[in-house]
Amino acid sequence: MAGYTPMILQYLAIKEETKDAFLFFRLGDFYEMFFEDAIAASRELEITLTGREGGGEQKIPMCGVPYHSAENYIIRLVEKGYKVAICEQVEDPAAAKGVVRREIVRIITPGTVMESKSLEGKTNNFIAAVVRVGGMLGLSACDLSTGELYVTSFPEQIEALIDEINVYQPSELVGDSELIDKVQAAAVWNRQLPLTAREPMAEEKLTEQYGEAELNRLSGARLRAVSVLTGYLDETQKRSLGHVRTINSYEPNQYMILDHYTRRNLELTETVRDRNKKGSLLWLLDRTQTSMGARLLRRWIDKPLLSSTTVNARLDAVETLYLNLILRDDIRAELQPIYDLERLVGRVAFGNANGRDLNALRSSLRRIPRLTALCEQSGSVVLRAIVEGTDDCADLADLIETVLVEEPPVAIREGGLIRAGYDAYLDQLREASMNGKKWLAELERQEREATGVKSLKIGYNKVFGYYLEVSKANLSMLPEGRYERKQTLANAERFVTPELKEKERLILEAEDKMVDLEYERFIELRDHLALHLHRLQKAAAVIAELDVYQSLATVSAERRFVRPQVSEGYDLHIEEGKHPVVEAMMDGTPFIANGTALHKDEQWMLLITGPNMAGKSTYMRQVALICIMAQLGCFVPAKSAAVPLIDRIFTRIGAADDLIGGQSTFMVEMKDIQLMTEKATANSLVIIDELGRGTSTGEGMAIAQAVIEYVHHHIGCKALVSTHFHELAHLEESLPSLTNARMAVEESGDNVTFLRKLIPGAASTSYGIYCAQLAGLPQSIIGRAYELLEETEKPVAAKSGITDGPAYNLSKIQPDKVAEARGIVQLSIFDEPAAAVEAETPRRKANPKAEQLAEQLRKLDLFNLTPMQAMQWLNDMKNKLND
Ligand SMILES: Nc1ncnc2c1ncn2[C@@H]1O[C@H](COP(=O)(O)OP(=O)(O)OP(=O)(O)O)[C@@H](O)[C@H]1O
Repeated sequence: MAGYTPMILQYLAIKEETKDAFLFFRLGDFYEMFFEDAIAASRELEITLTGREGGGEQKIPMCGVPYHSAENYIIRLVEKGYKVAICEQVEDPAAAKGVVRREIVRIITPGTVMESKSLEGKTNNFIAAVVRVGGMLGLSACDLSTGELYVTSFPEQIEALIDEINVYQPSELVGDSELIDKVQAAAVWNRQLPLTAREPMAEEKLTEQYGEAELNRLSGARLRAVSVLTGYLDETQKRSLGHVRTINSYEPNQYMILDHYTRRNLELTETVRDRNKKGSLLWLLDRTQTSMGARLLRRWIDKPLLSSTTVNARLDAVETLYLNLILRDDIRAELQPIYDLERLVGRVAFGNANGRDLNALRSSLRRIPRLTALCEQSGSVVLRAIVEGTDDCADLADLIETVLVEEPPVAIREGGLIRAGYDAYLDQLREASMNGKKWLAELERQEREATGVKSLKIGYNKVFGYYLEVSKANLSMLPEGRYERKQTLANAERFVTPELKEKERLILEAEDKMVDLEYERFIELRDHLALHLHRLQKAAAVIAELDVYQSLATVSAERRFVRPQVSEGYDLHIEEGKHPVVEAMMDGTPFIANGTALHKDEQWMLLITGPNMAGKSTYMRQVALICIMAQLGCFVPAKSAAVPLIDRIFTRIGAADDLIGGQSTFMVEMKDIQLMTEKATANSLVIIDELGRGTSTGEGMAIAQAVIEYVHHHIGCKALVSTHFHELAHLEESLPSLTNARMAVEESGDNVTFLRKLIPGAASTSYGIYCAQLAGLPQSIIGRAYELLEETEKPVAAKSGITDGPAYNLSKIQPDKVAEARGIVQLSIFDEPAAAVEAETPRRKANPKAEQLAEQLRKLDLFNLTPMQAMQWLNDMKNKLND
């Protein structure tokens, strides 16, 4: 340290306070960075790295950005997952003795950024805190830009915590250091997530933020979670957060539980393949007009309800708007011009709202009376209840209108904000400045006349103030001694007169005062609004709710969804159900509807066999989506639907899930199944696609059977299981509540047509080789595979008594079954004899090499192979055969 200049010593002392952030150190018109910060920032921001003498033996690495364009650089760093501490000069350099005093005024972090472009969108930006108290885990999440704050807690289990964290998809995590480490080790984030260990904040300060009443409702882990989070916000923002006052505390079991994989597999808010909103349930349902509405809709999708009363209340509201097209259109039209009130309120609270923001607030508030009137006059009890007692904040809108001009500038320190007539003194100053300008115009006219120089003009610049300018060519026309020379340019001379200087002083003084006064009045207005944040937030919440109802109603009406009967019972009955998103994404081809009937006293487990690509996954997902849609309060894609409250959905669909996490597909599958066996209740819905496929056929089938039996005997929940092991069809015999079903196909010649229809009974083949053929594998392989399959399947078919004829005889599905396939099939009225298969059949051992090849071919996951990998595989196989 020895030898550094006082300023560098000051820098180092401040840097100690915030080691994990880039320190933007204000030096005059620049923010400078030094040492490692400078090296890293120059790399990340692609700015020049220089050096500065700082008293040490070597030059200190340094780089900087101009303060007026710093925001872009800060945001770039924050969006990359870094923190940035802003250090300002906090005393007037002229008055300072020694080094100017500097302090960190704010730390901008990914979870607390208020200025990012990403906040202009319709999604939340959450920061979350995780804590542990006794055997309980607490989680709180806050979106600083909107002021939302949630908190919950549950018995210690790291997976449950990670699932809940994933609901918020936070961009930053703080909390108890040990727990953070555990979360980090157990979770796979698909983005950089800065983690910071933090202690709770002082009780006194916490009470100051929320008030005693709000805090008294919390205890243990929840209180600590809120405290840790608020402490971090306080420490980084260093200002009062007037818009974060309401704590939404909830029980996890108020909502359907959806683990991370289930959310992903069902593509609730983004697609699995490219993480796009398009193609997700959110994309389909989002016809919201406002950003608040869009965020609320997403929350509803993330958290389907578990109370039939609340679900039905939501459905009532949706139904009203569903049935009343004119009302719906009127409401949509009123909502459309409403700005993001929550974020505007956030900016008011934060002290960075400008004139345009306040006008946006005003014009949005002006819509409320008409919106409430529409609901009140609708004759609907539900809609009336939603808007009952809504405060339209007219006084605030009026005030903004009185104070601000119609089109204020972006800047708030350069005047031009305040309406004439609002402040008498301001009006006087304006008058003075106007008069001054008129006087200048008059002076210009007089001087032109007196001198005869027509091009003489009065101008202004910051250094010399007002001046008279005469071009070089006309200088000779000026009478001697008339003006005082001030500045010489290439083609002209500039002059002043004592009179002009006197007037200039008056004009500039008036302008300075005007700008200051306008700023003062603006801040007064903003501070006044800041006293009413809670009212504004309540109004925003009503708008958001109405917006979600109209969105759900609009989609439901356009897509002809029906109102589900939601009840506390067990039975699930869907007539002509569809997958809403697959249907919406299809171009022209009709989506084939399929029914579902899972009844407590009949059958509630479905074992679905059928070829690849036949539509098994789509069908199973559609059942889950219909349940989720019903429980969030939306109409559903079906002819009719009676949906019980599902407490949790488990899905195990598709492979290649956790490749980043380094776990094998099979291991992930088994872990999911383990979680299901532990957590599923009779009211859950279990969906397992291709159970047991990641291991050897024998073991896979054995595990599949054992899992199915376990769900049947010990859990008793509704379950849809698809499998390639058509040999498992015999389970129907021994498990009274399990029924076989299959996806119908029509064969003609060499072609197989998928009818996408779920029909009773078990399939006799997976058509895996047919799919391989479709994928373009050489005919020699295909032919050989059929041959091998026939050899291995013969004994199975003979023993199993499968009714569809021998495997791969590609026998036609009987005409009556196809007819049935095209009609509505009620699974509860299945009358087909079940296909029975005895336990594992011994394989013929005639040609072990061929059998091995057939086995590998069977396991080959064509849909997850690149053409190059397929070529490689073929080559390997050929070599093996030639060996
Ligand atoms: N009911 C339906 N009506 C129309 N098209 C459908 C239907 N169900 C599925 N499809 C279409 O078939 C494609 C394949 O469906 P899906 O992925 O569900 O098949 P699968 O039987 O699960 O196949 P695999 O076993 O290979 O995963 C879907 O992408 C969709 O385009």
